[in-house]
Amino acid sequence: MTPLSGKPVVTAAKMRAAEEAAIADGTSVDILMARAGTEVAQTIRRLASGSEVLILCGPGNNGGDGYVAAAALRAWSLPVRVAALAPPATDAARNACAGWSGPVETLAETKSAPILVDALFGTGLSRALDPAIVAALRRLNARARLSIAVDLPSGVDTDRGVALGDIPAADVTLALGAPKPAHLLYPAAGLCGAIRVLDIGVPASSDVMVLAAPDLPMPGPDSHKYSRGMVAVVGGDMPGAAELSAIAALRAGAGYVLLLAEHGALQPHAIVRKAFTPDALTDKRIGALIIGPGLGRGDEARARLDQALASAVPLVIDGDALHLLDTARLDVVRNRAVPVIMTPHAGEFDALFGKGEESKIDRARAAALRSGATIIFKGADTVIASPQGAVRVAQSANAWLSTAGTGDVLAGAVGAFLSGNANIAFDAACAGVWAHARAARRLRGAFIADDLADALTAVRSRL
Ligand SMILES: NC(=O)C1=CN([C@@H]2O[C@H](COP(=O)(O)OP(=O)(O)OC[C@H]3O[C@@H](n4cnc5c(N)ncnc54)[C@H](OP(=O)(O)O)[C@@H]3O)[C@@H](O)[C@H]2O)[C@@H](O)CC1
Ligand SMILES: Nc1ncnc2c1ncn2[C@@H]1O[C@H](COP(=O)(O)OP(=O)(O)O)[C@@H](O)[C@H]1O
Ligand SMILES: [K+]
Repeated sequence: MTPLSGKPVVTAAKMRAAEEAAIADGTSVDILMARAGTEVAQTIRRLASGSEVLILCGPGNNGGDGYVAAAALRAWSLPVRVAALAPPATDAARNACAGWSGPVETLAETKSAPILVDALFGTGLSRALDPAIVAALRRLNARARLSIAVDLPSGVDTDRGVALGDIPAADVTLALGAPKPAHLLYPAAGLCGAIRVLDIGVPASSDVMVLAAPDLPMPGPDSHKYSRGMVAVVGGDMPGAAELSAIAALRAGAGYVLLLAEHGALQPHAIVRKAFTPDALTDKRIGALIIGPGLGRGDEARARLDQALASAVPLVIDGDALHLLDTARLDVVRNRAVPVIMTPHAGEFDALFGKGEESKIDRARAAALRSGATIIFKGADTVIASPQGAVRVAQSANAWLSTAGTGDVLAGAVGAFLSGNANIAFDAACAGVWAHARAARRLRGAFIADDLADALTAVRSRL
């Protein structure tokens, strides 16, 4: 069992291809299933602590894993029953079923047990679950003390991260070989409970990975405020939002933060304040310019956005500035010689790039390709996509982030990392999302955006 951080995120097709490659290399599907089922059984044994286990087996190889696990638990003299939805339909599942020497009950009639193991469907789910299956799952799930899903909770679409039916949530999901999009993307991720990846000896790779801790540079004897990165924040109608971005940029490690605003608070004194003028954007020391938090949507806001787009400074475009990006301005973004990072939440994303049925990963990747910008598609399952096709998916940090101003803090953190090294905008975006999430996790319970910005200091200093 290993944590998700840094793992490749593998679609159903990629997982099948990895499985086929392993088979072509001489490892039979029966051996793969034996490994998967045995790993599953070992985890169940630890979690069940002697309580009776009921394993629900489907017709495919997910069900096959279930039969192997049942046989292993029985061989260890642990109490285990099996209920099947239908007879096994693949050779490997038939062989696995033959290895189970106990009775096979029916899903409709089986009695509940304290430990429920769902091995009905995994990556092979092809359509919505029959309501009778959902009803049986819900009944058994409600009476179980602990429910464990093998690979995926049955009924979730592996790649899109949606549920095909009103299925119950598992307490633990054992991802076989690699996490799949559904383990990270909501709403499916919310049905997985705690996720553990089990190694089944099938190497999988992907340009989509779970966001991992970045390697953050620390200041040394040669550092000075400008070498640490200078961030400018363009102010506008709502001073508080730009202030939050400016504070977050400082606390995330920028050496110098310039707030280009006509009015606002006086503290912290470490922020340098000046009225906005187009000339201010020509300062060559500015490593990143944040525009959008509290900008407003009037003529002055539009003019400031156009001046920012025309400047030679790397940009973080957030909030109101995203609303002002029409097709012509998106063309300007695409043709810019210096990087742009955009940070839309779902509403802003739909307005900019259109709604879609594809997965959040695919939508973010397509938006990055189309705009030439690094996209941070926010939410509990934030997805970061580069125009070159690299994608990182962040695990949910803390639902208390759903409060006004936390997006302004994210823009500030991203700006700080971009100002330090604008060559790799994607890395800056990843570092910003990671630091923001880590700060939110440190705060644990409820907090406000100001607390979140302050918490970045400890995250940045690796406390
Ligand atoms: N990848 C690896 O390396 C390894 C993978 N392994 C395991 O294999 C799993 C994938 O197995 P899989 O491909 O056989 O698919 P699975 O999820 O069992 O379901 C397919 C069956 O369900 C049926 N069916 C589908 N939807 C349905 C519905 N709504 N309602 C009713 N029926 C429905 C479908 O029938 P059909 O669509 O053809 O009608 C077919 O019979 C994977 O998750 C992992 O656990 C390990 O064993 C070894 C290493
Ligand atoms: N339920 C949630 N769980 C985890 N993170 C969330 C949740 N809701 C929002 N967030 C995060 O909080 C931030 C909110 O940003 P945004 O919607 O732009 O808010 P604002 O514009 O008020 O600052 C984003 O980083 C988003 O990923
Ligand atoms: K399952």
